[in-house]
This record gives sequence, structure tokens and C-alpha cells, in this order.
Amino acid sequence: MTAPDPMTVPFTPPAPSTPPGPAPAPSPPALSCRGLGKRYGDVHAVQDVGFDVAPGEAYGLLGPNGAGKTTTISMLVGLLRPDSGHVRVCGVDLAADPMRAKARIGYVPQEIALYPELTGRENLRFFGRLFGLPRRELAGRIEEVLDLVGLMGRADSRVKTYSGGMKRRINIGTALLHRPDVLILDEPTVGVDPQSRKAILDGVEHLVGEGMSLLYTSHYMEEVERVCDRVAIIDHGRIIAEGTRRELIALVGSADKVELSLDGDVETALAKLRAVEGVIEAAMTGATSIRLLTEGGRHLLPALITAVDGCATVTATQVIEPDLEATFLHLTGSTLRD
Ligand SMILES: Nc1ncnc2c1ncn2[C@@H]1O[C@H](COP(=O)(O)OP(=O)(O)OP(=O)(O)O)[C@@H](O)[C@H]1O
Repeated sequence: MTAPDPMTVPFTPPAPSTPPGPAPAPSPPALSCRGLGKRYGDVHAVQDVGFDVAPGEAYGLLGPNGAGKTTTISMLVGLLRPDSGHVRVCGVDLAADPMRAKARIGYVPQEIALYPELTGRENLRFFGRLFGLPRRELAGRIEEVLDLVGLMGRADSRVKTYSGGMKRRINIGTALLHRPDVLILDEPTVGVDPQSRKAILDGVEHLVGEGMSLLYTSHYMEEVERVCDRVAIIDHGRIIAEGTRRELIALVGSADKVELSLDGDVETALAKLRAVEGVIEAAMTGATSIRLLTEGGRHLLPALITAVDGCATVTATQVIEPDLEATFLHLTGSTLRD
């Protein structure tokens, strides 16, 4: 057979490395819910709750005790049937295909669900088999998870000898064995010692850094601020605000409050303080105290102290910068720990 004449071989352009066509569809949210509602008799535990957790995002539900966080989570993980609304996990409808949807979730409830007579490692093995993980894969995965939750050193002690925090950490471990896409933690640091609290928060941040999606509920504002990219504030069963920390704080305004205690002629001091650049409002809150709303907060203190020089002396100062706690107070009229 003779080689084809190169001049007569029809020219076929090389195939493009990425075939032209529509751009790939964006991944669905890791967790999505709309219109979730649940009533217990006359109590509207959850009303019209809806949000999305993007793949790799850490999303916080922040609210006081009784706000509806656990009820919401119970519906998201398929433990409680909602009166209304629906849930999707990685695009899979929870009601239509509960097995597939639940397989993508790792859920850590508030109550510790472990066998106290078994060791930490044995508990992990038990739950791993329950999830149907193959024996060979499970052995390696248990070691990874023990390392992740920082319990390698106590893996062979019985769980009944663990502190509350260690039990919580092994509980988190059981939820990670099957490599879920979404980890759901319900108040994971309640009742745990500071060392375990730190281990839990560090571990959670590590997982999110590796790309896991997270739904984190807490009534501890500082934890949610640290761990979560976006936060929903939930109160009386409803989401009343949602956004990044910065967006939520902006709802209240960005001004700082400065409280001054003074000795001397406080009324004259008030007039002088009102004239300082950066002071938005100033008012007496007692015979010897003035509250100011300022742009600049603590940076303005030297100017404020100088301004009253000659008529009063500043004996104490307090600067309150806006944070999620202040936002919560502004939106709900109560503090998170009320
Ligand atoms: N099984 C139930 N029967 C009756 N009322 C319930 C039930 N479960 C929850 N509630 C009520 O629903 C509301 C929301 O409770 P939920 O446990 O979801 O709140 P939470 O924000 O998780 O608080 P906590 O952190 O204290 O668990 C509360 O008023 C609670 O008393």
C-alpha cells in the first residue's frame, strides 16, 4: 500500500483541547433549603427558613437557646419531617431520595451518641461498619480521623473515661468517617473544656480549608465570627438577617460608641466634645458620664481627652466597636445569652 499523497489528504483541523459548547453548569449548593416550617402545637419552632451553603463554604446559624436551630438541623438531616418546605443536599432532594442525600451529610448532634464501654477506636470502627465502609478502607480512615480530631493518644481508652470535650471530638470523628461533603455541627462546643474547644475549632477550620462545606450552629458569637464565612441570625424560628460578618455589622451602622466618665464641669465638657471632629453625637448618660457616637473609636480618645482639658478630667473610658453581638442586640432587642 502506498502512502497517501500529502497534497490529497483532506485537512482535518486538530480537535480543540476543550470542545466548544455551553460553559459547564455551576455546582449546586452543598446544602439548600427553602420555606422550611415546623410547628409543635401552638409553637412555631421554625418558620419559612431558607438558605444556601455553597460548596466549601462555612455557614453559621447564630441564635439564642430556643431560636429553632436544632429543629432546623433536624429537618436538614432528615430526622424530622418538615410541615412545609424542602431540602437539597448537593442537588439531591432529601424527600425524594433520602439515602443518597443523607450519604453526603456528616451530622454531629448536641447529644453524645457513643458506646461508653468501647474505646474511641472501637466506636469509630462500629460506626464505620454501620455506614457500610469496607473493612480495609475503614482501618486507614479511622487512623486519619483520630489524627484529625486529635485523639490518637487516647484512641484505646474506653470512652467512659473521656472528658466531655473528648467525647464530642470522637463524636465529630464518627460523622467524618464516610467523607461527607457537608458537615453539620449543632452547638459542638457546649459543655466542653477549653482545650477540646480549641481542638474542635482548629479541626473544623482545617476541614473547611480542605474544601468541606460546613453548617455550624452556636449561640457563641465569637465562634461563629471565627469559623463562618456567612451567618444567618435566627430568632423565634425565623431568619432575621443573613450575610458576611461585615454585611451584618453594616446593618447596624459602622459608628463606634465611646463612654467617658468625667470629674469636673461635665456640661461644658459635653459642649466641647460635640465640637471634636469625628464625634457624631454626644449625650450625658449620668451626672458624670457621657456617651458619644464616633467615627474613629479608640483612635479619637486622645483628641477627646484634650478637648475637655481645663473643664474636666476623664477618669475612665470604654470603646464599644460594632460586632455581631451588637448587631444581634440591634435586630432582636436582646443579647444572645439572655
Ligand atoms: N419536641 C418538641 N415539642 C414541643 N416543642 C418543641 C420541641 N422541640 C423544640 N420545641 C420548641 O421549639 C422551639 C425551638 O427549639 P430548638 O430546640 O429548635 O431551638 P434551638 O435554637 O436549637 O435551642 P437550643 O440550643 O436550646 O436547642 C423552642 O421554643 C422549643 O421549646
